[in-house]
Amino acid sequence: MNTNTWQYADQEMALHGREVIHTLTAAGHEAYWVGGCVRDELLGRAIHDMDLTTSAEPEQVIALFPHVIPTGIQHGTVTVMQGGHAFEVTTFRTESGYADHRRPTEVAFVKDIREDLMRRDFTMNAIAMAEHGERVDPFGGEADLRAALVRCVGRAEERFEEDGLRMLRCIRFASVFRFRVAFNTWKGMIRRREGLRYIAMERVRVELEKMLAGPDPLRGLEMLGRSGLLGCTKVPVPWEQCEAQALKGIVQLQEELRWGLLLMSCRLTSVVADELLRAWTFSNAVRLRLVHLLEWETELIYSTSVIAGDSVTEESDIINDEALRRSWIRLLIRLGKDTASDWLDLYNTLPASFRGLPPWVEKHVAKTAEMASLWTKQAVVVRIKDLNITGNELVQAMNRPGGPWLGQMMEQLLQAVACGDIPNETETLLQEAKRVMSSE
Ligand SMILES: Nc1ccn([C@@H]2O[C@H](COP(=O)(O)OP(=O)(O)OP(=O)(O)O)[C@@H](O)[C@H]2O)c(=O)n1
Repeated sequence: MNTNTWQYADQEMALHGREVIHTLTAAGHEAYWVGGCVRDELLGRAIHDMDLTTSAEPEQVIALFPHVIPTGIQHGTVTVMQGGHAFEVTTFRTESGYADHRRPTEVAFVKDIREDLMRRDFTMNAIAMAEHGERVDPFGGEADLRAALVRCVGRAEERFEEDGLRMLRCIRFASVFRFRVAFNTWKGMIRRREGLRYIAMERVRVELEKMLAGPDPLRGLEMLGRSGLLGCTKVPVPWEQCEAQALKGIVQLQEELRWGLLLMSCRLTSVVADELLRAWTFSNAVRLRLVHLLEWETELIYSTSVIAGDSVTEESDIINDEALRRSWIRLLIRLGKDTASDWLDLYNTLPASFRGLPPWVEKHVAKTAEMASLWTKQAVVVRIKDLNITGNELVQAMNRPGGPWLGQMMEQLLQAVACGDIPNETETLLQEAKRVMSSE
């Protein structure tokens, strides 16, 4: 790497980062790029942000730049805004007194970059790079990158004791980069794994998300299982129950759906999954997306079994297709087309052997896959707001004040349109409403 070779970073960001380093060094301080950005450049991975470290103390940094945000001044970190980019600039520091396994109670500024690098988690994250590309790499980080090895700086047990999250970072890096974990690092992790109990579930989830989103999540899952780390999280992550064969196609799935596959392969009900997703601090949007997916799966199998079971004896081929189609449409109305298409994506990755359903149910579930595929492409009306009639129009036409009847009527009309019994036309919808009313 030479001066102009931030090959994997946004060039403008790299240029402004260099300006910040230059300003600091011109004022007589030392300054380097450090951590993830240097590691990712050496690995040839895209870089999204650049952290800097300097011998200058926060007040000195503030004095040198017009736009500085004091983001974490007591820990030596300020954010320098340069050319529209934000750079976290942290004073060389040591940390001590990790009484809670996650945060240092004492931070001391130091003058030697090596001392700063010594407090960092892994050798590959403890490489600093100066303005013209010269590297400070006292722990052999580059050699470990070449050897595809995650190795702690110094004694692994100490690094993991300081911050329990580092154990998940270790597995995440090994999984995402397809690296091995150095023997002593692995041993230290096993010894310190109970420390994970102190880590907030939100931080744990973020690490698991990064791991799952990577190119080889099964590798990470295998390591999580083997290390026993999953048994040590604050909130249970019951992935040991996963049926491994169900996960084979996981990389084909979009990131959030990978969580859905995990939940499904653990055979969790939507109610239990809902509780877990809340405790794992997922946003409501993601949680509902996944819960709907599981509900879809359960309801689909349930309604198929019931209808198939009502109309046929086991293993018979005759089934009431129309009753099934109607029950699936009800499901589509309740859970939405997005759920149908999510479920379809997931279903397509599952090996038939996973499901363990009687073949006569399996066959009909497979048929819903075809249907779901059609529904997601066609303009099937499944939302009340897509009906060609409004509540107001109904109230006027019926000459009746609004009330619970109105919602029920709209639902009924939607069901009829979605099933293809009547067209979605205002006049027909009004007639149908009148017919229903008079027959009540
Ligand atoms: N628990 C942690 C977290 C971070 N670091 C150090 O702080 C740097 C920056 O951390 P962060 O931005 O959280 O992660 P990155 O290593 O940059 O990697 P990623 O962005 O992929 O999470 C790391 O490289 C590492 O040197 C550490 O020692 N211990």
